Parts: sequence; C-alpha cells; structure tokens
Amino acid sequence: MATVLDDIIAGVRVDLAAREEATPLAEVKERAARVPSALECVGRLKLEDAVAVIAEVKRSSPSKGALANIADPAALALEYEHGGAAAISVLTEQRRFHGSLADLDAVRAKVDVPVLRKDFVVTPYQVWEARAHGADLVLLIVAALEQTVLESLVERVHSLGMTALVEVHSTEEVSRALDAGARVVGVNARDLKTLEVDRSTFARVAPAIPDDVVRVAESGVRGPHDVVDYARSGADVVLVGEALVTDDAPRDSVADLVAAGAHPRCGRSVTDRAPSPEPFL
Ligand SMILES: O=P(O)(O)OC[C@@H](O)[C@@H](O)c1c[nH]c2ccccc12
Repeated sequence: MATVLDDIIAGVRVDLAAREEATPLAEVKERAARVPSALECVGRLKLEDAVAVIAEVKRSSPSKGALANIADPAALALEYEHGGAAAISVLTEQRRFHGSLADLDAVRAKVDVPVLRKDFVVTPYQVWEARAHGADLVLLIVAALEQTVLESLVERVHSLGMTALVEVHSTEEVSRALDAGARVVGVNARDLKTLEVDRSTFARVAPAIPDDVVRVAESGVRGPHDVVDYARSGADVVLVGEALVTDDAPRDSVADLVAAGAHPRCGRSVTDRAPSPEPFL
C-alpha cells in the first residue's frame, strides 16, 4: 500500500519534471557556480555546551494542513536569526507544504546563518538546485531512497561544499546513513509513512549515532521542556517548525529554546541520562 511518503514523492517527481523541462541542468549548474560558497555547518551545529536550534519556515504540513500564513518568509527567518537560531530550515516542497524555491531565495538573501533546503530530494538535479539557490544544508530522507541513490546524493551534496542532513527513524536507518557518509543525522519523531509523532524515537535511536556525528532531534518540539528532554537524550541540535510558525513572538520563542538548550544541567549525553532534580523550565 502506498504510504504518505510515497504519495508526496510522486507529486515531487511531477513538479521536478516540469522544472527540469523549464531549466536544464546545465543552467542550474551555471547558477550554482555564481553563488557564494556554502557555509561550513558541522562546527556551527555541534556546540560545546549547548543545543543549537534550527528554526523552520513551514506554511503547511500534510498532517495539520495550513499552519501559518507566512507573507514574508525572509522577515520570519530574520526573527529566528535574531532569536539565536543556528540555521534556518526552509520547506521548498509545494504540494503538501506550500513551500517554494522562491522562499529559499528570499531567506538566503536575508540571513547570515546556514540555510537548509527541506524537501524530498530524490535526484542530483535537486541537489544542484539547492546549491544554485544558496542552500548550505540539504535534507536527504533515508526512508525515501535506495542505498546506492542515498550514497550518491550524500556525495553530491558534500562535493558541492554543502552538508547533508540525513534523516532516519530507526537504528537500521542510522546504519544506512552512516554507511552513506552522513556527518549530520536527524532523527525525525514524525514517521513520514504514517505521520504519527513519537517523541521517544530520538532517545531510542540516538545511541546508535557516534559522538563525532551531529545528532539532530527533529519534530514535535512544543517548547523549552522538549528541548531539555531531547538534550538529555543526547541531541546536539533541535529542529523546530510548527511551534515557531504558530507563535506571535517567534524571536522570543527561539531565544527561549536556545536558553533551555544552553543550560549546563541539560547534560547532553546519550549515556548519562540522570534526570536533573531541579526544574528549570
Ligand atoms: O513542525 P515540527 O513538528 O516542529 O517539525 C519540524 C520538522 O522536523 C518537520 O517539518 C520535518 C522533519 N522532517 C521532514 C521531512 C520533510 C518535511 C518536513 C519535515
């Protein structure tokens, strides 16, 4: 039976074919050669004593429908940056998330921190596009890709100077991500096949990710307490969308998440999970 992920990818492939028709790869490559080099991301995401926050520009989602009417994605991204976000994620998938490459362009033009192209990337063309539109990071979803394709896409992302954020849901997928050369692994609490959110996924899967790899906890963060929980389970980074786009004061909310992740008693270790006796939420 086709999963939600299969349906999304079928739509992505139709839209991709139209873009490939309109803009040949050679043209995308020319544009990629003209944009500034990608920013180094691993060092900005793996901090000594704090959890980095990736804040997402997300208009809509298949699970919740319309989330926010984001008239000016660049202005929102700037608020995120001023709140202390280490990077900005921009959804570029059109059909289900109502994102676009224009959103990526707008955000790129406005912020100085790394920008992630968040989409369902299945071909090298999309990786070149990401670079041509100024992305520093590219999401690759293990569940959506055959191993050989995953490997070649990770290689393409890295060869263009960008960093792959390789998304997993299980320890088996962590092995595939590492085999493919991932240096940044995201554990998505939302299963893209069922859209169910299970915040305990990260704590289960993170111990399989080695220390020299950046561990990103994706989805389901409602506020500072979830950052603390993810941090205690070993997260280096949290990726937050819905809670920020539905907030009246996104800059302050990012700052609150950053502050929660900067607390020394967060105890960011996959082995040391002793609960802190003092609440600091
Ligand atoms: O809105 P949330 O629950 O904070 O989640 C953000 C992000 O993790 C989510 O948008 C996401 C994670 N992986 C994805 C893959 C494709 C599209 C979207 C996503």
